[in-house]
Amino acid sequence: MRIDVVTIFPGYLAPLREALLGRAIDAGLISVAVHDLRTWTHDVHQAVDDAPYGGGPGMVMRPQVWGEALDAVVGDVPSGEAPPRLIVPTPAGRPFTQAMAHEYAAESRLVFACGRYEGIDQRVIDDAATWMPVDEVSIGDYVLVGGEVAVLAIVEAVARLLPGVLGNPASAEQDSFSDGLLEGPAYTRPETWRGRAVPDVLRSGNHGAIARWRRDRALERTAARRPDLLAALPPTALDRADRAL
Ligand SMILES: N#Cc1c(-c2ccc3ccn(Cc4ccc(CN5CCOCC5)cc4)c3c2)n[nH]c1N
Repeated sequence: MRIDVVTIFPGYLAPLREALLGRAIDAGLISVAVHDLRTWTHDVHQAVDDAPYGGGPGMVMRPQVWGEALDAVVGDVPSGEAPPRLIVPTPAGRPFTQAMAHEYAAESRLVFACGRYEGIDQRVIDDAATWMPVDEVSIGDYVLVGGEVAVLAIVEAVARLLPGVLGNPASAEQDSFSDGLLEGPAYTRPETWRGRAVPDVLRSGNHGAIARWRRDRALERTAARRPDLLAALPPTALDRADRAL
């Protein structure tokens, strides 16, 4: 997968080259190019923002600069080749979900536009949508200062799903949300720590009982913390033992 990120703070994306993602890049599973938006300014101040039409707080990012940047970064898409998907983090975006991470993991190329200030002139998104798929997404119901943190989160969520990136592929297959529930508590050695013992069932070697216990803890936790996920489960998702909990 090829990933391009356009930002006025390229250094913010440095963590993409660390740890698991860094190893995936070194292994050639992913290529990441970070581009400084100011490359496509032509004035001495390298201005990327201006006052909002209609008034209001803050500044808006200028369409000319973004238009030239995306034209250059996306480049000419060879005929017959699918254009990349443009992902634009924004507080007003569609909630980013694990299902979307799987969708994006199937793409051969993703381009991320990191806004700052009060966001990017809407015409940039509208123009881009005439020649590539564009998703305006949000990583949560809280307000950040720009799109870079969201890109780090989205890229990590997507990259870990790519074959060969995770050491243990089963980990992604057993993700939280993959069965619609939050995962339950996890434990490792020592057996007792500060007077707290690991639940006996996990040391019993009875795999059926362990699976049941884990499912029960996942159902309890989901009901307590994300009742919306429980309500969204199809009726067939809960078996008789689940309902007896
Ligand atoms: N993903 C994601 C995000 C972001 C995110 C993503 C991208 C950018 C680019 C600029 N910002 C700052 C910003 C702050 C506030 C506002 C709202 N204003 C709109 C106009 O009225 C006043 C209020 C807009 C933009 C961003 C924030 N925040 N939270 C998420 N889950």
